[in-house]
Amino acid sequence: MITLSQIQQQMGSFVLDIESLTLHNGLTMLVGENGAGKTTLLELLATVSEVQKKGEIHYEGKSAEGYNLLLVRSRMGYVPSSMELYGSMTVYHQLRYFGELKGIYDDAVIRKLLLEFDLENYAPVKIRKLSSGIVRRIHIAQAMLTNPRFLMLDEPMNGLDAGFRRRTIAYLSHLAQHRTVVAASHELQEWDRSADYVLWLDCGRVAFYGSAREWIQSVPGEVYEGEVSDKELAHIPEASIIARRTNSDGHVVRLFKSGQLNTSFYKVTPSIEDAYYIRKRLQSPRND
Ligand SMILES: Nc1ncnc2c1ncn2[C@@H]1O[C@H](COP(=O)(O)OP(=O)(O)OP(=O)(O)O)[C@@H](O)[C@H]1O
Repeated sequence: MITLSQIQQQMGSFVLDIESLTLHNGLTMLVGENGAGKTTLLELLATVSEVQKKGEIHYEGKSAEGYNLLLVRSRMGYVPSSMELYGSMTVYHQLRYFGELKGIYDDAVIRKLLLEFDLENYAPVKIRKLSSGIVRRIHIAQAMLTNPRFLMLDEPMNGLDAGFRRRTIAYLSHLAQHRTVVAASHELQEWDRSADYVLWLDCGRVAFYGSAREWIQSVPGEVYEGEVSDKELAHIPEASIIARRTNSDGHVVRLFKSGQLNTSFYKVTPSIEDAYYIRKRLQSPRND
């Protein structure tokens, strides 16, 4: 559990403004549009940047000040949106090197991570020869070296292929049973059924924090899906369409509405992404 109070983090003209927030153990999806403050928050939580003014962050009751800062950092895993690795090192040596910087000298830890992140075959390969997806796996693996109690991830899925994305989400979801895990992502669909909590940052403020179930249930209106012709599609207000794809028979449309629909639409369970989309639409002037 991590608690934040009186955070007023100024970055140029931007301010991350959080009066009070308690992040529970579990997997929290951090959502918000570009520039909403997700990275600013993750860097603060990961102790990469210092808390400004009179703001405070407590990690399981302990503030990250003085000697405690070392303690918090030893229990913190951080995956930034990008990070430099050493091109001339092999995957094994890179992880070993990161481990040694963090005081981990046990080879079994490195071997376990190579296994967990499907990197064994790459262990003797130099970093400069790797694809961006494999490099991303190393970014995530290095954050796990200390078996951290707190894990902050900034767009962890960037560059990962579909199979490994699924596997990583399952891995994080499992880890989060006894840890505070916060992951920022713009790809909301794939976290459905794995996220325990949703934290929505809007222009530097917390617009929502609660369970994923609450996030979905508290959305006004319902979500429907159905197949329509070109003509029918033309009569559906653009602002209510969440997603559409065209097939040989017409268009499969996903939309939100507060009342019954006349056509052959059927009600579906909203996803985390639907709920985000609806909230954004309801606060946008385009919703008329
Ligand atoms: N070092 C800095 N100096 C000045 N402004 C900054 C600095 N770092 C961040 N900002 C500003 O703070 C705001 C929030 O940025 P942040 O990177 O936290 O957003 P984000 O939600 O992570 O965005 P994205 O989804 O694009 O990654 C932006 O307006 C950004 O320009």
